Amino acid sequence: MSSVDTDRSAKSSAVRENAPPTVHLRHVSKTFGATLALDDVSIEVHPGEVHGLLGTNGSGKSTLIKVLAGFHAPDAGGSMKFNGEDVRMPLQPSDFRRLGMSFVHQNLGLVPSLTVLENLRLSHIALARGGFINWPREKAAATATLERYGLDIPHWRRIDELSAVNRALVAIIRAFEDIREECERTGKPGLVLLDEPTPFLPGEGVARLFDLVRQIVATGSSVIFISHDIDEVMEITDRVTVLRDGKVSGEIDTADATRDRMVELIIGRTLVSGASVPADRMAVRKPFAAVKGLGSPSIPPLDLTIGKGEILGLTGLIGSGFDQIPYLLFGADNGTTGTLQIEDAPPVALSTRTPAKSIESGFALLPGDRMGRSGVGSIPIYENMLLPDIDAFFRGFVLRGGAMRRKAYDLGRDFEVRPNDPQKNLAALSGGNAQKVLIARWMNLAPKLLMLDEPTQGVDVGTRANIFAALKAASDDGMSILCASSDAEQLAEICHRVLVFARGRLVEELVGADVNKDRIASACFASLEAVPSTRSQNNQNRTGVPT
Ligand SMILES: Nc1ncnc2c1ncn2[C@@H]1O[C@H](COP(=O)(O)OP(=O)(O)OP(=O)(O)O)[C@@H](O)[C@H]1O
Repeated sequence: MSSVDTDRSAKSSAVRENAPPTVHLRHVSKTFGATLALDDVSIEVHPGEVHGLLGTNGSGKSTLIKVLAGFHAPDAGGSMKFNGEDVRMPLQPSDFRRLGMSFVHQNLGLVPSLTVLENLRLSHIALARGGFINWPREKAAATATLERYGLDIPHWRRIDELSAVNRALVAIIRAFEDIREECERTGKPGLVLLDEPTPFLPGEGVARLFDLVRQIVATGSSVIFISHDIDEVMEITDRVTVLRDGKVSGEIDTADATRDRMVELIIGRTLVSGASVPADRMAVRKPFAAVKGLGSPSIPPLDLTIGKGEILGLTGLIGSGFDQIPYLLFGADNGTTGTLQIEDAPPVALSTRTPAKSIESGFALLPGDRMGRSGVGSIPIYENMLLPDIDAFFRGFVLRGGAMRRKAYDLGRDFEVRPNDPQKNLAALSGGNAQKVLIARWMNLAPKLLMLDEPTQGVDVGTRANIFAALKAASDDGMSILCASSDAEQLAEICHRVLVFARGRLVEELVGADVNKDRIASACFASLEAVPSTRSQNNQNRTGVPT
């Protein structure tokens, strides 16, 4: 055990002996129709502890957070104590500040069109007496808050002008500031809940965010941290509670756990790596698609070739433009320049491409924004899965609903959709399960070119391995795959080749042994040096790269 681990264990047991848990939920259940989302769950979080809440997709994590947030009333029989005091559930909005409890949800809950100052001081500004806002005082308070946490972000910047990392940092310090005064007044610890705050953040951003979390727990308050990233959980948490199918499947001190043990608690089995690193990284492939001069207002002209059966990764820091490439190639965005040549067919102008033409030529796109651009929450899972293939289910003019549901059930089983009930609406699934449905949709079509934007974001470790295995099998069968992702580990595991972007430009191509996690991550950071900011040249940021 490392000295850090020993410190963690000592810290956990010391706080446990001396004070009641910050929050103690007992025997909480929550039913939605026939679904028992939480089944007799008990969890305690101690002062000064970062407590991980883990589990597969659909295991009940979000439902538990929504019960804590007063959004769902639990079924009868459960109880909650906060710093030893009985609290009635569901909690009311006025309870949170009094108790010292605040939340950072996945969408961060910031108002993009307002400044950092306005977001940090929102509750004070909204409650200003007689509508009179004392701006000098608010400005001083916001500046002091930013200084207290060592954040070098101008208070006058609008949230939508900030980088993803800085937005996440502002959301977290706002959550902690919301309870800090009350905690100082009562001398009791508070609780901040962070629901998957780290997807899409580059490694350096995650490190800054973790520094902030450590600052918060150093005051004696507690943090609940939800994440599917086991490495992050191992790094930042003191203890974890694992949910499986709505029940607590385990509780463990992080210092006593190995990565494999955590995975086993989460998925209920050891993880068989689907996934030997592609052995054929150096194979010479016949080109499937050749793109020349692909460009848009924020992407300077780019040439790239995708081989037949190749898994090509696209990456870079957030704002570097890599994630726009699949949409430009699919014809989903206007104003695209350049040409596309598919196999031996003559090149076509990309300005004439539309999503319908792309689908006709065997392309498929899984957007990152699942519900917005991809799935329809208000229709059943089987329709979401099979809509692009609907013609196959007509006999004459009759649509064979039974056959569709059976096919959707088989796909749901293969991709571990839980619950595997094709008649449920997509919106009734947890976020990760909705993602599985949409991946199954496009894999079922067996496109010639599958384009993915962050395909496993929010997906649990077990399913992630299954998706990787399915992608590799499809590429062995000749499917070309373009995977845009800021997850270096994912790219290293599945890609034959990785292209790194900075400020809209392609700056590095990683091949062979260079396709590994460390090399990809360091190439992303080095890439910024390779392309100086247009702002430093022209005093103007034309690439849209946020600061
Ligand atoms: N409002 C709802 N109506 C019906 N069923 C729901 C509702 N909310 C959640 N469920 C069901 O409850 C179960 C737990 O879902 P929950 O969203 O809590 O899972 P999760 O662990 O947060 O998953 P993920 O990691 O994918 O976000 C799932 O089976 C889900 O389909």
